[in-house]
Amino acid sequence: MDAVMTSHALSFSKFNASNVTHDRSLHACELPRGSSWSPGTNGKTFQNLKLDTAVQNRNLAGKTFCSAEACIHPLSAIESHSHVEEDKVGVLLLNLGGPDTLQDVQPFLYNLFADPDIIRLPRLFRFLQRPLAKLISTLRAPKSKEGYASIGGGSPLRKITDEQADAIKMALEEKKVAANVYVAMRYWHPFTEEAIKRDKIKKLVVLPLYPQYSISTTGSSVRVLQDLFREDKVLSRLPVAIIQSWYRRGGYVKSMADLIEKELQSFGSPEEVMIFFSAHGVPVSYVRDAGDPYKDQMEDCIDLIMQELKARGINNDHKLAYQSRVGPVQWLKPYTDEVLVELGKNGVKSLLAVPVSFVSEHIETLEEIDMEYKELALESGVENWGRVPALGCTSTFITDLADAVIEALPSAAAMTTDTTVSEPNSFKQNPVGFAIKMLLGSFLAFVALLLYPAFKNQNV
Ligand SMILES: C=CC1=C(C)c2cc3[nH]c(cc4nc(cc5[nH]c(cc1n2)c(C)c5CCC(=O)O)C(CCC(=O)O)=C4C)c(C)c3C=C
Ligand SMILES: [Fe+2]
Repeated sequence: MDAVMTSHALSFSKFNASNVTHDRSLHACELPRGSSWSPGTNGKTFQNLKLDTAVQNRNLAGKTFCSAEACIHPLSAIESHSHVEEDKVGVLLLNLGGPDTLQDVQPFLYNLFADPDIIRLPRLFRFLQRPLAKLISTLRAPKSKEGYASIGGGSPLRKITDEQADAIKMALEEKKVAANVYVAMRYWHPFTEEAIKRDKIKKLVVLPLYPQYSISTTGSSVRVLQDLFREDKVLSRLPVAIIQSWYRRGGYVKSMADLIEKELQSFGSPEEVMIFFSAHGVPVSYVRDAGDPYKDQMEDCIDLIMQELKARGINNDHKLAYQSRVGPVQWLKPYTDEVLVELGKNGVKSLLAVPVSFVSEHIETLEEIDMEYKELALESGVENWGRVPALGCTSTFITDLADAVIEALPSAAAMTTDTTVSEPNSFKQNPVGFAIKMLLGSFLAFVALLLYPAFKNQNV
């Protein structure tokens, strides 16, 4: 069962988002490449949205606004080029985004670290968010650039996500569901704001391309959508369903098991291979203090995949570890690099790495796992190394995502403005403790970052 969230659980007012699948490449050009996600750029895009909204508000007053290309209807206020489109559903894919070129790396990092869901400062210290983002992105850019240079000079995420969008659209069509599928990236083009276009759709399903929920991924992207739609009466008319996590779906679990089963066959003695799940980490404080379900969901996910493999007679040992930590705070343990060394020393000879928190190839599979971790494992005594590819456009997986969209449609509903659910175990439950921890943590992180040049060579 997927965790489908409709209006009451998030602080949205109603939703109404859209753009057109075949327009996706056009949207990318709306902001100058290499421009940073500065307040100015942000403001400009948002301004455009507001202008459009003004037009929509006129429609609400009973007028129909027609341009050379499209008519905006009073109720939906979304462009339509034909009546066929009126019955379409919209599917909004949320993803992280990645730099297209090496020049994009620092501004991309700036956008990432300027996200209050990535660096969580107490309200009092929010004014530090942007300077801190500037500092960290500048310090980290050279190391990140090296990584992106080694995988061809940029992130493959955009291309792969566009392909997944096309594949989901086709899979839906095969199931007789006409859909427009849109892509909204959190930290690079096409930004969420760029994905907001006018189009006539009757419902919207929001599908984050993260199997497990984290405050730092799905949570952050959904918050941006929330901000965009909250104050817009017209955009808030469309029923929306948000699929929060979908790692429990049979189709996903089976697709992962298929990949693992296939890859095991490339080893001389498949039954002796350690299946090594490597998930992107998050700081421990997300789970401990902010109630992020990410760790629990990840462990549950691994259990489900291993159960599926067992049902197929595959009884290999397995291990879960967390990769890609950044900065001086403690992240979810065990750490991938430390476990690899330990496994090598303990005599594990064959290892199959399985990236499990993300469904596209990206820098952390292509560079971190395929290069850094492979080298580390081999140095530590592992002799046979393999890696399961990311799911990408694997047909069973895409078909299952299409099913997830269809199953979510009936639960699409109007949004309310209840904001209470997003941060369990947080400020509201223990305001003093929370404030002290956040204050101290952020202060220490900030001081540590400024004082320790060693971070430059480590994980910053
Ligand atoms: C489930 C997936 C992800 C979680 C959780 C996540 C949390 C998280 N990430 C950072 C910092 C960085 N992430 C970076 C790249 C990156 N992160 C994810 C996924 C998750 N991140 C992906 C898919 C990518 C790759 C994008 C691509 O271009 O291919 C980067 C930039 C790369 C680098 O410099 O290493 C940083 C930095 C934090 C701090 C965080 C949780 C708080
Ligand atoms: Fe990340």
